Amino acid sequence: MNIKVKNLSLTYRNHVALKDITLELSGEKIYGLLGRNGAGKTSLLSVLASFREASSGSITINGEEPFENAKIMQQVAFMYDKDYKDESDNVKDMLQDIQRYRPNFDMDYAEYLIEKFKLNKKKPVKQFSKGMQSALNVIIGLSTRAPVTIFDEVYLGMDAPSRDIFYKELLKDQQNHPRIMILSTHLVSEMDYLFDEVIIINKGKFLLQEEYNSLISKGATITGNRELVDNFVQAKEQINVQQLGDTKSVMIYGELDDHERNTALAKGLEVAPVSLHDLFVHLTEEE
Ligand SMILES: Nc1ncnc2c1ncn2[C@@H]1O[C@H](COP(=O)(O)OP(=O)(O)OP(=O)(O)O)[C@@H](O)[C@H]1O
Repeated sequence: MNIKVKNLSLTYRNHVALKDITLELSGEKIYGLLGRNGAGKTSLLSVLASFREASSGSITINGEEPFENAKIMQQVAFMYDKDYKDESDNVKDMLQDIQRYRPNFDMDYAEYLIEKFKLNKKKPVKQFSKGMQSALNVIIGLSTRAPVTIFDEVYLGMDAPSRDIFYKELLKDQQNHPRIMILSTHLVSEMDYLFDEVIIINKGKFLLQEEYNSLISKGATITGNRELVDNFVQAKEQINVQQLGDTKSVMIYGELDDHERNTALAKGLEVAPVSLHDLFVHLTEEE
């Protein structure tokens, strides 16, 4: 399975939401899609899922254009913060409907997840709380087992224990049934360990796509005696500085080579990794 996006742009009336985006998702991995509010995440995902047609550029899923292509659309599950206020079916009836047009749907697994999230099977879905509706979206998204599964901020309203169940089940199911999984989120520090690759878009433009491990190795936090730290970081790009008495901690952006790392350690400085959260904030902050 692969997704190729080439020079994709999307304009709503006169507002340009996506500008010339080119990227490729190949391989059954979990991709974290990050971007600030209004960056264009939902716009990009809705084009991928054929909910919208691109204004220009192209997108192919396994070599085929997905828009109005029933065969491809069946392979893509797009879960978002959907409003179920008019849904008078209960969970079971709803899932049975979905199963009819989703070839890989696993009802036993859906039942297992319903138990995990403790959803009432008899209640009409419109009476579910916000968090329960989000759990339902997670259940549909995971049990559909679509080769391309997209979760667009689907955790909204879910409490911390429920989000934890979501992350654990997602990792387990991805291991057993690998697929292209795209997670768009603002909860960067909570979800970063899930990502194999990270894609960042900023103001409608592509900013980067990189493996998670390689991306976080692009920064480091240097901590120790103030003067020694200042000397060490003087030629580096500094993301964040904290100081307490004579101890200073500076987050830098830019890979450290082995020599630099050993020099820092030999001076008694501590070298620690940076978080995706910090890199994300730095890479997308306003100038
Ligand atoms: N239906 C629409 N009509 C006009 N403009 C829209 C529409 N939907 C989105 N936009 C605009 O397109 C831009 C991108 O919006 P989008 O929802 O894709 O961003 P996002 O990254 O998902 O944001 P958030 O993190 O806040 O959910 C924003 O400036 C938004 O105002």
